[in-house]
Amino acid sequence: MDDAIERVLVDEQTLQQRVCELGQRISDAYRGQDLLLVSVLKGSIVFMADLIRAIDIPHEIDFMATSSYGAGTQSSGVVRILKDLNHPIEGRNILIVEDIIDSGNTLDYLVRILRERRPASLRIVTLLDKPDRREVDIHVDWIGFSIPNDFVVGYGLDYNEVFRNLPYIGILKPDIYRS
Ligand SMILES: O=P(O)(O)OC[C@H]1O[C@H](OP(=O)(O)OP(=O)(O)O)[C@H](O)[C@@H]1O
Ligand code: HPA
Ligand SMILES: [Mg+2]
Repeated sequence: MDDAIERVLVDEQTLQQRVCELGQRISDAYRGQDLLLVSVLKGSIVFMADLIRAIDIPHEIDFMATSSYGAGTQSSGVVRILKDLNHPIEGRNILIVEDIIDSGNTLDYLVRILRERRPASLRIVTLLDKPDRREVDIHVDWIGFSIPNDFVVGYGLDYNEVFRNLPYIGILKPDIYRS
């Protein structure tokens, strides 16, 4: 285990099993319909890569990049769009793919701007949910794991841009961000 990790919260095998289940539920929900998955960069890349291979219906993918955390462990509350979608989404079924919902600020902002583009439907799947930290109410359609209020890294999630490569979700040692 990496020295900066206090303990593993979700191990590799548990992640893979849950991602497969989510892929099946999503496939069943959209079977026979149009589907565009929108991955929110950068945190969701690993989840997205595994999720699309667990979905057994035809679909397209696109990416948006946002940033609200910078180098800290608290949401700045200001969400910046660093990259937008490549194509219009009017009339399409959109599934936003997130790695984590914490304060809810990122998704609140994204949902508001994507709704204005008049998709046929707009749903959300997140790998992790930290309900105790929510600052705004968000309706989430599929959640991989509900987790306690600890700063986590790995499987795409970073602290100060590092640790995205860890194959598990781990709780970061607080002295890493307090020092
Ligand atoms: O619910 P919130 O409090 O808004 O937090 C969730 C968002 O924060 C992280 O993104 P970040 O801004 O760190 O960008 P990154 O994905 O590039 O790491 C994470 O990937 C989510 O998109
Ligand atoms: N870890 C990494 N990135 C995050 C988190 C977290 O716990 N919450 C919001 N963005
Ligand atoms: Mg981040």
